[in-house]
Order: sequence, then structure tokens, then C-alpha cells
Amino acid sequence: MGNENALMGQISVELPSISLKGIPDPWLDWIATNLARGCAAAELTAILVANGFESRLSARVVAELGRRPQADGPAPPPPAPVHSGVQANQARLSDRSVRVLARMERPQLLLLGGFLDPEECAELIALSAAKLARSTVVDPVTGGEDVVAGRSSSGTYFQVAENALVAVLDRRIAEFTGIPQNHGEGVQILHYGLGGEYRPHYDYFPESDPGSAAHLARGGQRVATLIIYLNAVEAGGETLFPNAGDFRAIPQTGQAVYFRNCDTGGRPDPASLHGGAPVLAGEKWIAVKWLRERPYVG
Ligand SMILES: O=C(O)CCC(=O)C(=O)O
Ligand SMILES: [Fe+2]
Repeated sequence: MGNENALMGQISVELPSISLKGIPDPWLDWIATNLARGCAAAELTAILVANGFESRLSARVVAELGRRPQADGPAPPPPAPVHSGVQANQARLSDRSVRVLARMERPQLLLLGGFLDPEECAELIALSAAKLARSTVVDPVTGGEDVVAGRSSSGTYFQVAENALVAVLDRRIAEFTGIPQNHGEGVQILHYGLGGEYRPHYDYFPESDPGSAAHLARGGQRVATLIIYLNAVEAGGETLFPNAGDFRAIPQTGQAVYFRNCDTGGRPDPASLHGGAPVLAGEKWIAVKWLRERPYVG
């Protein structure tokens, strides 16, 4: 898969002239170091506030440092072996081996086994079941969130590292993808009932849509997507790729499909068109992680 270091090297960032006044230098170093380690902006802001700094100033300074290229800071974590051109059939992570079950070039895609344990899947479902709300899509013109017939799931979000299990999951995703944790949007848990579907769509924001600008300003493109299956669907519910020979990933507990929405130059890749096929029997639970080009400002 793409080499994140190369990708990050190509991104040029405009530095807005926001003053960092009000936060002493040692704290600025501490924020920069922890952002480079992949800590969530919200977590760092909360620590600053707990140490007596004003909350709006803290959030602004953390966001500002998150936008700066970190040429002098510690290097980002190396990408997992499967993505660095080595055709390994498993990724050895610090707490498990993730098996590669299938791979594809366009879009760049890996089907994965053992990304989550069945117990972890069950806990994510239990934590989400009580707080589901109807899913929305981005309005191409306004950039707002609309309820549409083509996305009939309900879902909920967890902030990065919101609880112990989500913290483990976010770390595992960063380690596997080689994309720093602070580039991730909060993990979404989605539930589809019988007949529920998400018609084919792109996860990237089309540059020609006026509504995309506001989203692109908050961390750039959604360069990659990870969909983790939290249960085995009895029939239907596959993640399908109409521009890739109608490839279909079948939901099986703990397995995942990881794909790039953009090429290594950060350009949207139309081959990444995908959808969730209607559930024909049973129900479908998934965890979805959208990964941005730059640190995500939620
Ligand atoms: O339900 C699926 O398998 C696909 C979900 C999806 O594409 C998304 O949430 O962006
Ligand atoms: Fe999607």
C-alpha cells in the first residue's frame, strides 16, 4: 500500500499567523511532541485545561501546532510491513498478528482477518446500542449533514480514545495503517437492519463540490477507510466495489477491509467507489474509521 512518509512529504501546509502567546515554551514543546506521537488533540487540550490554561486558547494552540509540518519533531511511526511494499501475508502488530486474506491494486485494498477479537466486537456493539441515531451523508452543495434514503443505517461516534477499548482500537489502527492517530476521525459504529444499505459512494470529498471546502479545511482528504465487521451477516450486507469488478467483502466477525480513497499523490481515486449491499437476512454491525491526509480538527 502507499508509503505514508512519502505521502506526507508531498503535502505543503500554509502557516496561518495565529499567535501562540499565552502558553509557555515548555508546554508548546510538550504539545508538539505528543501530537507527533499521535495523541488526540482533544486529550491534549483537556490536559492543558486541567493545568489551568484557558480552554479556547488551549484548543486553538493545539489545533495550530497540529497543522504545522513537524520536520524537526520525532519521525512518524513506520508503516506496518504489509504497506511498505513487502508482500507479507500478515502484519505483526504489538498486540496481535493481523492476517491478509486478499489484496487488490485498484483501489489499493486489503481484506484482513483477526483485526478484532469477537469479545472486542461484542463490547463495541454493547457500548453503541443505546446511543444510535440515523446516519447522514455530506450535502455536496452546503457541506451540511442530510438524512437520505440511500444510507439507511443508524450509527454513533466515539471520540479518539474515548474509552479504554476505543483507545486500544485507535492505537491498533494507527499501527496497522502507519497513519498517525491524530489523522483519524472518531470511529463510527454503524448498524443496518434487514434491508439496510449504503448505496455506492466515495468517502473522499469531491473537490468540485462547493460543500467539500469546509470538510477539506479540517484535515484534508479522507485518504483511506477501514471497515471492521463486528458480526457475521447471515445474507447480504457485503461491502461492494462496483468499479473493481464488483468485488464484495463479506462481513465476518473481526475481519476488516482496508482501502485507499486517494492515490499516493493524494488525488481522489474513482476506483474506490464502494457501498454496503442491502442486508438480506440478519443484521449488520460495523466500525468505520476514516483517515485524513493531515491531523483532523474535529
Ligand atoms: O456498510 C458498508 O459495508 C460500507 C460503509 C461505508 O462505506 C461507510 O460507512 O463509509
Ligand atoms: Fe464509505
